[in-house]
Amino acid sequence: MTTSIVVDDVSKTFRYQYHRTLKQVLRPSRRTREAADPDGGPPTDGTFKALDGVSFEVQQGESIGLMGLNGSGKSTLLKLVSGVMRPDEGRVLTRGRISGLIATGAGFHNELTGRDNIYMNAAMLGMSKEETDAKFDDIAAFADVGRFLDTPVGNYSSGMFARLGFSVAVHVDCDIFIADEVLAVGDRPFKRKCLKRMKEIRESGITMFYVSHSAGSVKRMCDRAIVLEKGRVGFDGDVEEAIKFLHYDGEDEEPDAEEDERDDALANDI
Ligand SMILES: Nc1ncnc2c1ncn2[C@@H]1O[C@H](COP(=O)(O)OP(=O)(O)OP(=O)(O)O)[C@@H](O)[C@H]1O
Repeated sequence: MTTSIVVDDVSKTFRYQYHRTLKQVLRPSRRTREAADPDGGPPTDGTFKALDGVSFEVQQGESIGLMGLNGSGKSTLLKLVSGVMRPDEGRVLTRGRISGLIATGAGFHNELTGRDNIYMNAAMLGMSKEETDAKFDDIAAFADVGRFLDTPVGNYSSGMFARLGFSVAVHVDCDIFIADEVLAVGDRPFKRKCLKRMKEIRESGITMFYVSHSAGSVKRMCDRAIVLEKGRVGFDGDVEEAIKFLHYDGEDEEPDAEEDERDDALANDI
């Protein structure tokens, strides 16, 4: 078996960004000092660990669901794996070309048309002009933005933005595919199309790293799940067990049952 991703004792620290007046900086009141800790605890040095000693390995072709409550560090971890961000401690190793959707429309230029942005986005993901030429019609058909293809993306709706970004990402020949909250963007037909395409990607032996709050789609899409808890790996293993683990620990953040049912139905459809 070939190792696809190694995350070795990785930590990432961020700084809280407060906006204070000059007076507050020079003469901080007790209230301002206490505000340095949003949990209301004692004043901190203004930093916190979004990821703390995270380690795991992924084999080529595995499909990993990354789960956890809001703010547990999932997107940060994806950014480290995709190379958009570097860890402060530890190391992240990946094998092969990475594609995927991390921030919808990241790297798009508002003043350029959809067509130009497809070429630019594809180049950023490592595709040559010839490769993009060959796949252009498929990419445009998948995005399905109609006549808007030749208008500046600055005028697109957020859903159209997402369609274009996802469309390029799924047409890149890659070894690792990263998807953050795919089900959160696009309308129902587009979500269905995305899930179908991701299933094909998964079945083609590409390593998949998929962030979702939807237990249903992780169950159908992934063969292993990692649950982050406040920046640490709380669970790593069987998907069903991961879901149980999450329900047990997140009493006040049970996934929305209705939404889960809808996603289940969508995933069943494909
Ligand atoms: N660039 C940044 N600067 C400061 N703090 C950040 C930055 N990026 C993320 N954070 C913080 O790091 C923590 C983890 O964020 P992250 O986006 O990784 O969580 P998540 O698990 O993806 O959350 P969600 O489920 O809400 O998308 C959060 O508290 C967030 O506010």
